[in-house]
Amino acid sequence: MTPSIPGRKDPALETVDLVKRFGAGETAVTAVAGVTLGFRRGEFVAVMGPSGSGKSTLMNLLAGLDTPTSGRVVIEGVDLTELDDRQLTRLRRRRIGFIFQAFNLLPALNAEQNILLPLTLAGRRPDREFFDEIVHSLRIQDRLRHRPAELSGGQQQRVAIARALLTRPAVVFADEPTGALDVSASREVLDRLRQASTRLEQTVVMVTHDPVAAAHADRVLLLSDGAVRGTVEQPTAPAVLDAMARMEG
Ligand SMILES: Nc1ncnc2c1ncn2[C@@H]1O[C@H](COP(=O)(O)OP(=O)(O)OP(=O)(O)O)[C@@H](O)[C@H]1O
Repeated sequence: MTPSIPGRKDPALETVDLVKRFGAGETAVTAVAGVTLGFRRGEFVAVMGPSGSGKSTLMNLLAGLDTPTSGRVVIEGVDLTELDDRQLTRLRRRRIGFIFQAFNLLPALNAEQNILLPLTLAGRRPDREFFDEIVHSLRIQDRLRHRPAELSGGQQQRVAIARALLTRPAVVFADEPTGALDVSASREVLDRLRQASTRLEQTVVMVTHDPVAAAHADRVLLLSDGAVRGTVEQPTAPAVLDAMARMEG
């Protein structure tokens, strides 16, 4: 049965009473403490919260990189907890894109090879037209033969974004994607994530510590002690700061 979250139409991603505990006995830590959420297709959601509040753990569970202690993660109607490792890897390659703060590009491959890698691994042929559209919109068409070490931080991040978008994933997870970038490179990355959600109807889930970055999202979730303690709809940076201050106070 596919669970359905009231008030959320056409969910790309849902969680039902998601719990993740690490360790046992006295040293046990509940990193995610019963989270039920729905993410619409094409929605751009920022996840914020103090250090240790469970943001990375939640992302890892949503992306099928870690298994929950209990509860469910459902992507496009498929319950990840019911898949075996092979099915999960296949779903991750086909339906999920990842963008990390540290870019995670392979140093021996050039930009184009890095971008194509997930498709190559999945044994799929790239759609050259879509490839051209993405690299042009990210303005890296002149950098495709360069290796990561020959690119600026902003260019490397744009290569990582192209790689994440080329498989046309249903959901893109971005973990502090602007953490290592200056203001103008950050802006470009955030604009591109916004386009992915608006134009390509991809759901974007972004962890960030930056209220300005979070203000690019449709919705901000505020996490504390592994639970969602607040939500800011149509956020502005001051509204996010205010909500964070209220949560901490
Ligand atoms: N593999 C693990 N084993 C044991 N405890 C863990 C593990 N991973 C995370 N934790 C604990 O779970 C809690 C949530 O950690 P998590 O990394 O999800 O927080 P976070 O909000 O992403 O923090 P930060 O902003 O510092 O990256 C913390 O108390 C952390 O110590």
